[in-house]
Amino acid sequence: MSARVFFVSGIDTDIGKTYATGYLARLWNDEGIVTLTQKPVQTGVEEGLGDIATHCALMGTPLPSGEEAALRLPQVFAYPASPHFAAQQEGKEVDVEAIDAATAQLALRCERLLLEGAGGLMVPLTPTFLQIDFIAQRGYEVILVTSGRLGSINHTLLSLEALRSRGLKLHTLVFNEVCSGEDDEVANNTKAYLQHYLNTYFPQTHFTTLSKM
Ligand SMILES: Nc1ncnc2c1ncn2[C@@H]1O[C@H](COP(=O)(O)OP(=O)(O)OP(=O)(O)O)[C@@H](O)[C@H]1O
Ligand SMILES: C[C@H](N)[C@H](N)CCCCCC(=O)O
Ligand SMILES: [Mg+2]
Repeated sequence: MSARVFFVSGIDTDIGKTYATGYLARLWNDEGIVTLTQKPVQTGVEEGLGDIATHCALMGTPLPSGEEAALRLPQVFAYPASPHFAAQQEGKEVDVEAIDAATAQLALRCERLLLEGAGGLMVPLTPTFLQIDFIAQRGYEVILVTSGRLGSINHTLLSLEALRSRGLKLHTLVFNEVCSGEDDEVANNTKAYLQHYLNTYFPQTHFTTLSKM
């Protein structure tokens, strides 16, 4: 039996995808649903486990080593940039087949698998292949991370339009309170607006608030 795969994306880089991934993995494991995480493409890391290390810290699970580490972090590039450019800096291109092979192996070891993307939905994995198309070709359910910082309404609705245009299912919208800027009035209104928008246009989608961890 192969796991149900979810792709965690966000309205931007640094929006809280890693924390949302670790939170959900911990929650589902505590509910008895065997859950693992993968960071298909990690950029800006020269050694170590990058976001996977943070997932494990939040999940309360040991750091993977050897084969499991390679499966959970199949593509790593040192330059802190979009995957297409970080790979180019090393004279390489992101190996999508290697990602799929690693995901398939991990999916045999759990009931749910959370893939944390790089940056936002429209990030190029290669010069001619966007992350959102990677998701769409595989039919992964999407978990989108947003926040209450000024600008998030626009970025969130643009991301929702992109998902809709590719027929992708939005499983959960995660509202990250930590990346919500200095103005609480704006953050509270943004949260209320997004909840109303979701109820109106994406009634099947869950809405989860992520607090400071
Ligand atoms: N819920 C949270 N609790 C505590 N700290 C948080 C939380 N959300 C975000 N942060 C802080 O904000 C930083 C950025 O969050 P995070 O690393 O999850 O972003 P990201 O979207 O995964 O970025 P990337 O695109 O590089 O993967 C973290 O290093 C952490 O310091
Ligand atoms: C380096 C950073 N932390 C992420 N891993 C990659 C973010 C790519 C963003 C590309 C872009 O939208 O311009
Ligand atoms: Mg991250």
